[in-house]
Amino acid sequence: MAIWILNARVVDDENGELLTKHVKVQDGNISEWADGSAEPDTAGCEVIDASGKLLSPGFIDMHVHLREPGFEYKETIASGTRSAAKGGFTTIACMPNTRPVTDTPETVQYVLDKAASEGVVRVLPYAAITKNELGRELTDFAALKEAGAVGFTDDGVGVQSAQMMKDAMALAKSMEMPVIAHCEDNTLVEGASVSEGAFARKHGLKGIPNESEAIHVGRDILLAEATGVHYHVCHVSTEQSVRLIKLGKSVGVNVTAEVCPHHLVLSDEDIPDSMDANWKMNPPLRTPRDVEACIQALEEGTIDIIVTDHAPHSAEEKARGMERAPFGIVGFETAFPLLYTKFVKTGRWTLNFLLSRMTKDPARVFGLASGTLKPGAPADLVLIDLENEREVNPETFLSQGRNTPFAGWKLYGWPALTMVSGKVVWTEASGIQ
Ligand SMILES: NC(=O)N[C@@H](CC(=O)O)C(=O)O
Ligand SMILES: [Zn+2]
Ligand SMILES: [Zn+2]
Repeated sequence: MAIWILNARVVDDENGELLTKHVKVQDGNISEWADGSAEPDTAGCEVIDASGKLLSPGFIDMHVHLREPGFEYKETIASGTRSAAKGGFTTIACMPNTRPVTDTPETVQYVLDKAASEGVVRVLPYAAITKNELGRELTDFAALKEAGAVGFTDDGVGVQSAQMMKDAMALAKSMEMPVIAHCEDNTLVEGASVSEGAFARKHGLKGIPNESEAIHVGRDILLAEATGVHYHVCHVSTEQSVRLIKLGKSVGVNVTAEVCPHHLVLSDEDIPDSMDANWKMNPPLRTPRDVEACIQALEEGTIDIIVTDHAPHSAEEKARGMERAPFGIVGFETAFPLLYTKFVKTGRWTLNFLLSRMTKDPARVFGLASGTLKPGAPADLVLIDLENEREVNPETFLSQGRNTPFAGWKLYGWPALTMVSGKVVWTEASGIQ
């Protein structure tokens, strides 16, 4: 049955104004738009009243951890995609640092099959660059692409050997696939859990220096120039990385980059003295100067897109303290409210800017058909309540992970309904459909 979504608020592409519109969804796609003043014929159609709600293309998150197979105690494809839907995400690309590592066509197929049978949003699997992410031997790129992998990455660890990375890039280029890099030089970070900065000094902790990230960014941009591959930098967190990406872009290297909400709203100076490991993630929270550099890089287009790096861990793991707990925080269910409240409500960004960086920009960078609500596009969309303030309560997360530093934050911009391919998958009123 066709669906009419009536009286939605949409951002005008040209001047950024909010307009009232009706939109028809048919056969899983956007079929027709009507002005708010019109009265569309809804006979025989299902009707969704979107009065007062913002309508956006569903968010696209090109960096997430769903933990399945192997770490189902942290998250599953079922729980992770439900959490994504609640956060307004309709397409998510999952990292291969599972157990086994997603380094064979069989494991890619396993993820795709699970996503089809138990997932509620679109799942795009990445495959590993090296077998078991050990950095020693390349995986079978052709077979992994054939199985449905959308890119190659050893996220969780940096590829330490420049020759290995160059070989990976040359091979990926030959099949027009992107290489997505977690940038980290192990020799500079051993045993460190937080950034080099005020917090590390105060607590006498070894710090992770900015160069550990930026050295890989610089190296890889040179290798991307030599090989011509599409090279995408994961979770940029330093001023130095920003500088190098800007330089790479300026000389025509095919480099793109992503940044996470936590690296835009938190610095190491915000970490509580309690040493709560919900503030521990990789890359770590950096200095306020790095935070500002990342914000400006996103604003000027040096950084292309926003991703969550949703990285759930169990409560027991996160209770081990700052030095022993694993790196990572969950992200789906706070991403949009955080950025809307901190950057749009404060007047620094337009709503259009934020939505673009979470929808049409990731679609452009990774060549996806979604990220737009033009007629003919998949009906992947989210309705958002911009009016009501609510507190972040990890107990209500659909993710199995509760590891967030944002508990208790009062935010605006909460999703109310998420639709994937014309099907309502989650609503604020009734939960998962
Ligand atoms: N970001 C993190 O802090 N952790 C990620 C790994 C990663 O993204 O590098 C994880 O898998 O837990
Ligand atoms: Zn990473
Ligand atoms: Zn990650």
